[in-house]
This record gives sequence, structure tokens and C-alpha cells, in this order.
Amino acid sequence: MLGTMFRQRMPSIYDMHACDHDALDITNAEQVGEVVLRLRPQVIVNCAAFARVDACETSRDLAFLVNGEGPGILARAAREAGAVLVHISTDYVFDGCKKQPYVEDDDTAPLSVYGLSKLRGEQAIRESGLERYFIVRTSWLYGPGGGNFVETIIRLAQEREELRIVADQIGCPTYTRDLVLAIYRLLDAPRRLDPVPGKSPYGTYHFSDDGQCSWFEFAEVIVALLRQHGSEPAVKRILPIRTEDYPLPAARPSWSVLSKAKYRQVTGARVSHWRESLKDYFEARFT
Ligand SMILES: NC(=O)C1=CN([C@@H]2O[C@H](COP(=O)(O)OP(=O)(O)OC[C@H]3O[C@@H](n4cnc5c(N)ncnc54)[C@H](OP(=O)(O)O)[C@@H]3O)[C@@H](O)[C@H]2O)C=CC1
Ligand SMILES: Cc1cn([C@H]2C[C@H](O)[C@@H](COP(=O)(O)OP(=O)(O)O[C@H]3O[C@@H](C)C(=O)[C@@H](O)[C@H]3O)O2)c(=O)[nH]c1=O
Repeated sequence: MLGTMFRQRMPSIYDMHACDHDALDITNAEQVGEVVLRLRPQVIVNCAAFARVDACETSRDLAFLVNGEGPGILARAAREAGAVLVHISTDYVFDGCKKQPYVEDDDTAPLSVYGLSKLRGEQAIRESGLERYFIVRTSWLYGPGGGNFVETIIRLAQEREELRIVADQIGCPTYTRDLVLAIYRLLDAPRRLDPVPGKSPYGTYHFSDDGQCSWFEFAEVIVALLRQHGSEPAVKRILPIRTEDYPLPAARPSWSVLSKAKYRQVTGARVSHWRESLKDYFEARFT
């Protein structure tokens, strides 16, 4: 999903080479070395992951290989090539107990194999000896080109009269368009900040859209927008439920809003509210 948006939105000042899974397996060090040698990139953006949260519980080894080891392989290749690495991580590295926006230095405590494997990936990058990296933790992504909660709700609203959605998990949705733009702004930051002693812009950042909501509120707004765009979905009721009433293999944090203070400070950029961005997504999707 995120890779699709990079193809669509990365500014044309970048001469971009997109590699899909067939062209580049991030767990294959030899292949990664060959591709990096051939393309000689200045920046490597890793959108690859095993991101099916529940499937990670049963395919643990694959999760740790792709999400845990792959980023380390890319980081070592980036170090050898003198490239910057951008890596995407997740709010699911937190346990959700804080109930205040999480900052980059907060203690991590993943509740799921997915969250733990993504944390291992972050650690592999930090331990690789690569200095110029951005690890960008984000949350609740949606956009074109892949499965996500917005598309699931659009489908279910057309199939069912009643939706039951958890109302006790709070986070923040993020349109992939906004994340791509945020990454572009972070990549631009070194040009402005590098000469300031002791102010390296590289490191870990949090980025999501602004505001917060539960999955239930998110679903309500999705269905309202669906109606505004002329659809007459089958759904008549959306019921708020508790997490224990919707049992899944992987535990999710009950609170995972990310603080954007560091991102705002370094880039000076405004962050769109999730409601605004969701409207933009519907405009783009239905027109
Ligand atoms: N989706 C979300 O809500 C969130 C996602 N993230 C992170 O954002 C990033 C992008 O997520 P998203 O776009 O949703 O993920 P998707 O699942 O949509 O895409 C992941 C891509 O990675 C590919 N892939 C899997 N294994 C490998 C491998 N070994 N080598 C190369 N490619 C591989 C997949 O290919 P194939 O299908 O062929 O296996 C797929 O194309 C991930 O790092 C994810 O952890 C963070 C927060 C929220
Ligand atoms: C479809 C559906 C989901 N839910 C709940 C289940 C879950 O608690 C919550 C979210 O559902 P999903 O399983 O679609 O979302 P999930 O896969 O947990 O989404 C996560 O993906 C990974 C990749 C991330 O990194 C996270 O930031 C986050 O976006 O909504 C309902 O309550 N009712 C429903 O009908």
C-alpha cells in the first residue's frame, strides 16, 4: 500500500526506482547488495514488511525474518553505499498504557509478534553502524493499493446491515499521501540542519495525521463519507463494542496516539487532521 503511494507522489526531483518483492527480497543479503550496487541510490526507502498483524502470530519466523532482519540487511547495504535509509515502523511497538501521545524516547513494549518483530527491525538499523537513517513510526495507514481498515469498512458496509466495531482502542488514522509527504520533508531536513553542530536530523520520528479517534469513530466517519459520495450502503447500525467482544489472535494497544512534536520542530510543517485527510481520500477514490 505505502509503496503504491511512493510511486504516485514522490516529487520528481527524485529519480525513483521502485522494486517489488520479485525484484528485491529484503531478506536476501546477496540480492540486496547486487541491487544497491547496480542502482547506487542516495536514498533507500523500505516499504516492505510482513504487515498482517494476526498472521504474524502464526508465522512468527517469517515475521522476524522480514520485519526484524530485513531492515538490518538494508541498513548495512545503505552504509556501504553511503545511502540514507528510510524505514517505516509502527505504533504497535507500544503497549498503549501511557494514555498520552507517545514520544520517540518512550519505552517500547509490544503486545504482538508483529510489534515485536518491527521493534527488532528498528534495533537492527540502530546497531548496523549506519548513521544516516530515518525510522518513521506511523499508525493506522490507509490509501490506494492495498488492504486497510477504510477499504474493509467500505466493503462490509455494502454487505452487512450491522457493523460491530471496537470503541476502546484509540489511535490516529494516517493517509499514505501524508506520510509520503512527511518523509519527503524529513529527507529535506538535513540540507537545512546539518551545519548546526550537535543537531543531526537523523534518527527516529513519529508521524501520523493529527487528532485521535477509536476504530468505532473512524468507521462511523467512513460510512458517513460513503453516503455523502452517493453510495447507499446496506449498513443500518454501527455498534461500539469492547475489544474482548471482537477476539483476534494478536493483541492491539488500547491507546497509541503518536506525538508529532519532533517532526513539527524539525520540518516546520503542518500536519493535517485525520478527518480532513479522510475526506481527501474519498474525493480521490470516488471522482
Ligand atoms: N498498514 C498499516 O496500517 C501500517 C503499516 N506500517 C508499516 O508501513 C510499512 C508499509 O505497510 P503497508 O504498505 O501497509 O504494507 P503492505 O502489506 O501493503 O505491503 C508490504 C509489501 O512488502 C512486500 N514484502 C513482503 N516481504 C518482502 C520481502 N521479504 N522482500 C521484499 N518485499 C516484501 C509485500 O509483497 P508480497 O505481498 O508479495 O509479500 C508487499 O508488497 C510497513 O513497514 C508496515 O509495517 C506502520 C504502521 C501502520
Ligand atoms: C473489520 C473489523 C475490525 N475491528 C477491529 C479489530 C481491530 O481491533 C481494529 C483494527 O482492525 P484491523 O485488523 O483492520 O487493523 P490492524 O491490522 O490492527 O491495523 C494495524 O496494522 C498494522 C500493520 C499497524 O502497523 C497498525 O498501525 C495498525 O494500522 O478494528 C472491529 O472491531 N470490527 C470489524 O468489523
